[in-house]
Amino acid sequence: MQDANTPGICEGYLMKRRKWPLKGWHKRYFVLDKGILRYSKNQHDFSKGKMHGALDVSLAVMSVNKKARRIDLDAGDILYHMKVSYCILLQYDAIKLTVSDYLHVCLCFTQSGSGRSLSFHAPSVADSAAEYFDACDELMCASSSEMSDESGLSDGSSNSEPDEAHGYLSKAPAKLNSIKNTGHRTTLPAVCPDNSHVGLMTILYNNIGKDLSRVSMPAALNEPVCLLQRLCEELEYSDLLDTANHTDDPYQRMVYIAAFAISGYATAQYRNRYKPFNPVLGETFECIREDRGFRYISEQVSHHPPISACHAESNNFNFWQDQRWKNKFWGKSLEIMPTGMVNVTLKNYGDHYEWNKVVTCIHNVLSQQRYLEHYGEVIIRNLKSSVCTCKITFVKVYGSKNEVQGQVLDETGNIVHRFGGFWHEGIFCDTLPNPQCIWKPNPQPKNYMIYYGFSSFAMEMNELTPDLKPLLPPTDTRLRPDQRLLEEGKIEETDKKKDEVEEKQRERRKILAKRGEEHIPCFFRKTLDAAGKEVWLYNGTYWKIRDNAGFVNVKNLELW
Ligand SMILES: CC(C)CCC[C@@H](C)[C@H]1CC[C@H]2[C@@H]3CC=C4C[C@@H](O)CC[C@]4(C)[C@H]3CC[C@]12C
Repeated sequence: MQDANTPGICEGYLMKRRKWPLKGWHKRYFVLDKGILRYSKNQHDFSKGKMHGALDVSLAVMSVNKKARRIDLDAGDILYHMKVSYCILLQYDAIKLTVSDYLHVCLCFTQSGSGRSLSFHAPSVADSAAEYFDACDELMCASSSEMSDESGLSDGSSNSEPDEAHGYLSKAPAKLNSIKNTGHRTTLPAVCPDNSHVGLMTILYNNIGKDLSRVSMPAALNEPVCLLQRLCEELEYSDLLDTANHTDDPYQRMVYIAAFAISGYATAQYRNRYKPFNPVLGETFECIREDRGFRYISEQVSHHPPISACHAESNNFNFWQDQRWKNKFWGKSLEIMPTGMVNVTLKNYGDHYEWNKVVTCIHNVLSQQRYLEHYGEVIIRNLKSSVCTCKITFVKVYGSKNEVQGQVLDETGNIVHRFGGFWHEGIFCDTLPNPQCIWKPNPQPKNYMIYYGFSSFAMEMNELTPDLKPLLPPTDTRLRPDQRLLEEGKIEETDKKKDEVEEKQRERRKILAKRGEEHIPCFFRKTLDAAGKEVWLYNGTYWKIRDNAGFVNVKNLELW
């Protein structure tokens, strides 16, 4: 959508947020030509044709943060974060420009070092109303604070792009690929609804400034699992923890813990068309898996902000985390920044591993071209021993999709093990005594596309068998009526029921507020960890009650 009056080529230096490592900024040479923005390390590289990604600015949503002198361009697939060294943003505040014109102005100013007269043409506001949607200013302050990434200004001389992906996953052993009979259901009662017609754009734009989790959306956008169950899905490859608990070498053990940390992201590959139910405050979900040797309990412990706490135990390990996150909506993409830590202890060695989660980005969130990407660094520490740590990088480099690289480091920082692969395909470690594929996702079940993209494990999540029903507390997700209706394919009834469940929650809140009381979770308690961070720990009561008198004898919340 080039305007005839727009100046042709414009170029200059801007600061660009580093892709690798993810923090800090470096100076890059940008060229805007016929509406396409490209960049190189410097002018010399550009003249030699050494260019990095191309972004079509007519397709991008721009957001400007004047105070931080930041321009963020979101073209759905590509997200550029830039900084300008002059306060030109302020100067051009009053004039409505297209994204393309705006960038022209910025580039020309940086190039000349001072205000150079430009013959730009201000288009009609209506032309570009959508492009002007200033997503960031409002959404960022509402739901998140800016990451502190001001440090580490790079001079642009370091070549830090990582190696190419390796094609070694074909060596994966075949046994990792077989589907086991678990005695659980293998499909859902009804296929998923087509939700491509739902006007997400309107919903999101009408709710600017609100946390996505607070926005009530039509049921056709939901999948019949809730976030407590999604958290349990992270245990799909719990056998890696079992293996770790039988691996004497602490460095190798760490490799298995790392593979487990990565494996939790695999399901995201097929799960971008629907969103999980948001559990109501006090909702619980248990999952007893004799075949996998663990039992899991989770509870929604806070509503604003939403926090889901969970705990799993087996003969080999304990696993717990409280999940919370911040959202950043950039106009086309939504970034999810989880803030809680994941914890695993191993019974045989007394290890206590702790690690962070990476950023998940939903690209093109408003369209059917939606897909998920994870990026950032995971650091795994063993709080009980400093023998080794592990660093996993979810690579964010143009042209290398879903790549992960990791290293196990000894106390002095030497690399003991290296591994890598793709979070949707598998991980290979070539430094083990016999180099091998250490994890590969299970094959997707037949017809998974018409069943919300669920894995077999996800299909089993909301199953309610007659023998299980009387043993569950009434707060268990499996008994949540709207989610059950959706699972059965009754979309309209789901919508109605969902409103009722949400309304009931609001009423409970009002009553508590009136009494000046605070909701107290049943099975988790809030404490501070060693670093002074607020964490939610299992209080031990759930299984005690369930194994003894059962939940019929206790006073339970009435959630629906
Ligand atoms: C509006 C709808 C249709 C768009 C689809 C949104 C979906 C893809 C979003 C909504 C909530 C998101 C989840 C929220 C939190 C986490 C925890 C994080 O550690 C991994 C990603 C994960 C699990 C997200 C995956 C993507 C997700 C499921």
